[in-house]
Amino acid sequence: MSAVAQLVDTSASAEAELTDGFHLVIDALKLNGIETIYGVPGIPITDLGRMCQAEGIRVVSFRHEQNAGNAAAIAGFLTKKPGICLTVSAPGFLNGLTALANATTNCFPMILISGSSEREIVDLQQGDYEEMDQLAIAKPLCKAAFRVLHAADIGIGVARAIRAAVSGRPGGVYLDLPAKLFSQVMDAEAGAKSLVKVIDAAPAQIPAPSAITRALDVLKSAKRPLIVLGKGAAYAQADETIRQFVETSGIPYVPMSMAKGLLPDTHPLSAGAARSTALKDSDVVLLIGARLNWLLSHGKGKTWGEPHSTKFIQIDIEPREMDSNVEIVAPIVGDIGSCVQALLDGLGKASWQGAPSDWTETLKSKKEANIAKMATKLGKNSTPMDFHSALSALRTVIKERPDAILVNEGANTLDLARGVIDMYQPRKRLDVGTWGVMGIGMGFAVAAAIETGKPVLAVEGDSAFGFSGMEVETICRYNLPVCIVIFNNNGIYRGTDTDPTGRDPGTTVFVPGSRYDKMMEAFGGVGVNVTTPDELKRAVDAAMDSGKPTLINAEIDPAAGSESGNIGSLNPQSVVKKKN
Ligand SMILES: CC(C)(COP(=O)(O)OP(=O)(O)OC[C@H]1O[C@@H](n2cnc3c(N)ncnc32)[C@H](O)[C@@H]1OP(=O)(O)O)[C@@H](O)C(=O)NCCC(=O)NCCSC(=O)C(=O)O
Repeated sequence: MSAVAQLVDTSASAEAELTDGFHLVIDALKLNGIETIYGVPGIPITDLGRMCQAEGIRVVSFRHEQNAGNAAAIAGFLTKKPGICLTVSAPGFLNGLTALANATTNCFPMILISGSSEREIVDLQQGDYEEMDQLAIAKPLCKAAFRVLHAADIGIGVARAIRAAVSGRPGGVYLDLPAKLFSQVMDAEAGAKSLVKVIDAAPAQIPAPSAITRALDVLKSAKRPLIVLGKGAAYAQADETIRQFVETSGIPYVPMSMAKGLLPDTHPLSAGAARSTALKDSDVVLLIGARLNWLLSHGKGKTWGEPHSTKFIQIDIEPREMDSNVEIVAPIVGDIGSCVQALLDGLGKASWQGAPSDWTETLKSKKEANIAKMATKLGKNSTPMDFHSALSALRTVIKERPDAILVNEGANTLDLARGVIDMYQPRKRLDVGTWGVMGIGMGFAVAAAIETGKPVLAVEGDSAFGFSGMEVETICRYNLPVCIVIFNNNGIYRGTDTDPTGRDPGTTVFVPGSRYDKMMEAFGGVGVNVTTPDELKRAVDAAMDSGKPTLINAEIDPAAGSESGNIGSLNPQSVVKKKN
């Protein structure tokens, strides 16, 4: 159904078919296959949301823009289409901006559409309602930013935003729509003609044959080759090509957190459980959609076994990624599917012998030793629960339900879940990503349920949950199959810190014995409090079977947990002792 408005043009005394900014925005989004919008209603976009809904676009209204933005961002990751977040001006826009910046950092395609105040007043700084130069503020925090001033340009504006979000390296895009634009009227036929359907928004980028030959030559020279799969590889949806390349080459691989499950973590070539050894001792590393940022120790130092030098081959769609931290001896610029396919085609021609068996055996025995060590911790069944005993229950849940989506954030809750919970399918693990940001939980959970229709298990530290916790109301309102498990140890890292002066609670502790499950009950969802791994497993199974919104408060020993999980070394500590 067309969103053309039937209005009467009194000046022409004849009835003319007209459209306006509202309808043109909706038509432009629909023309480009946008089916869902995440947002928070308010001035000046309240009617836009209502009208989108009336026109068949699903509009998911949140309680805070940051969560709506995170939902849009992860929708982009899961679907390769830009996730749309709709916010009001100034404060709403700023609330959404954190998610936009995070999406850009993580290379998730997303468009933040914000209403804004009148240009004439903003530019003269005359104090309009929610006055702010949003375009200027958004620009440095996203991949591209556009403002549309005339209804006739809405089609082009939306098209530019879509193409910018998904082409090349994906990222966040800001689209500024001033309030006045929505009520601008134009001839409906001319309006329809002004719309643009984006053709081939993310075209394949084929790598140069010479880059493939160079990379294969380097790989052939390797004695201890390794593949690192990043979330870019998961985003690419080239799952079968990547699996074939790994298996044909016989090269062990380490998945980054959100690449877990691209091949099952139980795959014989997975070296995830021998991560340190694999990174330290490898001599040639093929990075597929993984950047040499802090999560990979910038490609240097002890992690990479310096002084021995590692040779890096890197596949990335962004040429400037190459040599960003260390020399890349064989850069392959292109989209991941095309690049890995070209490497796979080249393997046969390169008379590939497979990875040397002494290397694969070394990793295998290290992996087996680590798995055995972990099995001891998982089997402890301690009371009160520690992280491992609680996670062992959730590990079984995902093993039994491999198509469920795992959302995960926290410090210890994140770090330990990453190792303990094996993933079996691509794009099933969604977490804090490149920034290690807290607050993605409920936004990711909502979008994962909506975009995939699969059950979602959100494993949350009690602190992490607090950043988006109000969205349990959203989860109940839309009746989503989301089961939230809160690892409640009464604080950030742990719940035992104190104020040395005795005046206040310690800076990292929360109300002891909080019952987060009661929050869920307040909105009609199911709330459960559990104290043992068996109770936890039963409660999660019941939630997954029923599909009812559920929050399980899992009581964890307040003394369990360590500072900053396993990235505590990044936390500066004062060396100055204060004299009394
Ligand atoms: C930087 C990292 C990529 C690297 O961590 P590492 O500790 O080196 O690796 P992993 O966590 O993958 O693995 C830890 C160890 O477990 C082993 N391992 C992994 N999987 C398994 C299984 N299945 N079985 C047995 N052992 C396993 C792995 O080989 C390592 O052992 P060895 O091989 O023997 O070493 C990761 O820590 C990470 O993604 N961190 C992000 C953290 C984050 O963003 N936190 C939020 C911050 S906010 C916050 O908390 C704050 O502000 O404070």
